[in-house]
Amino acid sequence: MEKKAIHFGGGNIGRGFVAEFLHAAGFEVVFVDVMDSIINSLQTTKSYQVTEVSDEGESTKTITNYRAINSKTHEADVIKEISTADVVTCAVGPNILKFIAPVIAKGIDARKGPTPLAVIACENAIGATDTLHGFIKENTAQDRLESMPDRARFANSAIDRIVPAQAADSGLNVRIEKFYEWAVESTPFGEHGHPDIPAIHWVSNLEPYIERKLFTVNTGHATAAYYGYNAGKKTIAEALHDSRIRDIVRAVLQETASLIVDKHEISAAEQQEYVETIIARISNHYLEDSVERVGRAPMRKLSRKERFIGPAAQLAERGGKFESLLGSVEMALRFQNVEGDDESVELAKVLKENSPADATVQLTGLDRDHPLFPHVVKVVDGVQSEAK
Ligand SMILES: NC(=O)C1=CN([C@@H]2O[C@H](COP(=O)(O)OP(=O)(O)OC[C@H]3O[C@@H](n4cnc5c(N)ncnc54)[C@H](O)[C@@H]3O)[C@@H](O)[C@H]2O)C=CC1
Ligand SMILES: O=P(O)(O)OC[C@H]1O[C@](O)(CO)[C@@H](O)[C@@H]1O
Repeated sequence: MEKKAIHFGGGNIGRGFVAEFLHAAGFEVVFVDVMDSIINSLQTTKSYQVTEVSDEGESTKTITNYRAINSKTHEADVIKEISTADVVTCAVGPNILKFIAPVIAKGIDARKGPTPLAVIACENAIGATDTLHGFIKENTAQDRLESMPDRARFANSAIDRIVPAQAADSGLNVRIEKFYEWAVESTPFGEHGHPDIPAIHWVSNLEPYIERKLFTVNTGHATAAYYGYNAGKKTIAEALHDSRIRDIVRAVLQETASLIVDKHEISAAEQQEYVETIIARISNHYLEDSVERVGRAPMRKLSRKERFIGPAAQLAERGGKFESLLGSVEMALRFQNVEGDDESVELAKVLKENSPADATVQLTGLDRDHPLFPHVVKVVDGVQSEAK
């Protein structure tokens, strides 16, 4: 019986990362999305290309053996597919997980086979699969919760690959960086064993991987984006070719490195090598990655467990240095009213309508007695004063 994976989110990461590696592992991929244009294209196009880009040049792979279902109009079909699938993955955005949970819950509830479904959320967020699992439990009958592990197991993941916004005439094809990392927890599968997906690095403890990735790759990437945006740069590469911004990115990643080295068994030398790799990756001209894409959704990126407040709060609790991270927060606070970015409009509203302390609580989720709180209030106050 052919292995089948249901993937929610036929976007850049869905088509260009997750589906590429599920296809390579011999899975039939069933895309689920709510965007008619993507579903229609996937249903009428029997293959698409993934072009991997690096300093060594380009290589192209052809993806086939996939189908697509619009979960807005064909929910029953999605439920049926999940009830007989081996794997469910998603790359929809952390704030969308609550919307895909109900249909996944119904699909899991309808399963009868001996092997539980493997559920792996592929999002830029710590514990994204746990978050999805929570929403799925909320959409499951009380008397079915205890037996749910017989029908599904949930594994957190850390995915890292840069997929910029694609050129308008790309169709389904995706231009993506060659580098990738995909670490997934192996422990939740227990006696059943994890699915056979060669691209995945299976680990028993994911925390070091996801914190290192989020607080190095995403923190550095978003710092470059926000400083670049405020300096009028168009792309991340352009921002990093400005030595002032590059030095700032390095200073921020020195702060997060001190936390990562202190917290996880990662040596300072190993972390420095990882930092150099990231700076080289995001300086890559080939990707044409815009500052607006990488800075998108500033409210999410300023939130409590995310790429700035997450490490800065831990550093403040440990008596560590976090001044450079505060600079990134300041630049993110200035990412207001950006065309097409609803959260940047909401950010401007929160800053306009609240006191510095109330805005800080709303935006960062910090407790008022947290050691980082007064430092962020000062930054928020400074940004608010500029607008007056
Ligand atoms: N683009 C990148 O370089 C990377 C992105 N990520 C993460 O992957 C996730 C997706 O990112 P992208 O692919 O860049 O975004 P994207 O916007 O290209 O794709 C998201 C897809 O989810 C779909 N979607 C929205 N609501 C849905 C729903 N209710 N049901 C099914 N599908 C729905 C959208 O229609 C879209 O096709 C995000 O969490 C992002 O942080 C992680 C690593 C790298
Ligand atoms: O996808 P998010 O969480 O908006 O973050 C933006 C960018 O961060 C990265 O995951 C890595 O920095 C990008 O590839 C991603 O698109």
